[in-house]
Amino acid sequence: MRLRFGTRGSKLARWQTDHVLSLLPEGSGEIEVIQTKGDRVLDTPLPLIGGKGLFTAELEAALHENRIQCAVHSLKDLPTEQPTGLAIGAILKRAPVGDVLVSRSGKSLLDLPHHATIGTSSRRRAAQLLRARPDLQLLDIRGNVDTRIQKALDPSGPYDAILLAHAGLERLGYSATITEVLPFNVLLPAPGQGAIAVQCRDDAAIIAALAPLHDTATAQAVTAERSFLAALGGGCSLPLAAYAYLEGSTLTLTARVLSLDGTRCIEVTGTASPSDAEALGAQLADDAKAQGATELLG
Ligand SMILES: NCc1[nH]cc(CCC(=O)O)c1CC(=O)O
Repeated sequence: MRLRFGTRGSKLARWQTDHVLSLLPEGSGEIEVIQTKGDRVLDTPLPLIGGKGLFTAELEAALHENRIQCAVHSLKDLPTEQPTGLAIGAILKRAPVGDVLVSRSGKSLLDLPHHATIGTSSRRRAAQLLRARPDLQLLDIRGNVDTRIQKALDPSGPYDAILLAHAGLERLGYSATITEVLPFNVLLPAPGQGAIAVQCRDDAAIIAALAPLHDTATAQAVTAERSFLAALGGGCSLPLAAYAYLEGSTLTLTARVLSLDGTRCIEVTGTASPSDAEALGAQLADDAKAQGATELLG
């Protein structure tokens, strides 16, 4: 079966789509670049543009119309609910999952000067950073990975350091710019971070063609993370983090919900059989709600 794969036009999206095709038999797919609203509106802080699916709506329209059969996404940008007629056909084995600091002075998070300025538009990253270093000044930063790295290393720019996903930097060859890989006790990743997902038309033949791409352990981990997110309202603009991993036959999930200023942090953790990934996420969301998570996210 020959499949048409839709992708956003950013370098990272293109890399991820090329990677997906490289894992399939020669000649089984072709690529179509489709621009999304998230790519067009470049100057507004992401949380203010709002709306789920900022980076996915145009691709989903093309899937519904059968102009493409598959769309490659960063899983963390995909809403937790799939529209009728579409499915997540495959989830690839995860790359590095965490976040990294890129600082122009080369100083690590704890060595940055008092009141240093940090570029991030992610409430999850900002809240956890302030929890570790309440003195830091957070500034918005937009643009794709290349633009952000350029801004971060600009000696006359406003940022002493920025935060980015480890996976994106590694994929685009920017590993050498990483100052520090932040540990999960400081910065827990977004649900699904580091995982590439292939969304497709909900068609058994298409899903079967994508089977060689699928990594079960990654899928079980991200199912728990996204189940936690879904139970707390979904959306990628919440100050919420979740990370799960499989060790032997035990799935462990840790999740956090924070106040925007990082002064309050609810952390929950639990284990389950991987076949109960979804229930584990839901259970921990209940635990977090019992500690006031709904009010924090209010
Ligand atoms: N929100 C943008 C986005 N979506 C996925 C990645 C990185 C790759 C990944 O997490 O799989 C990034 C960039 C970033 O957060 O630094």
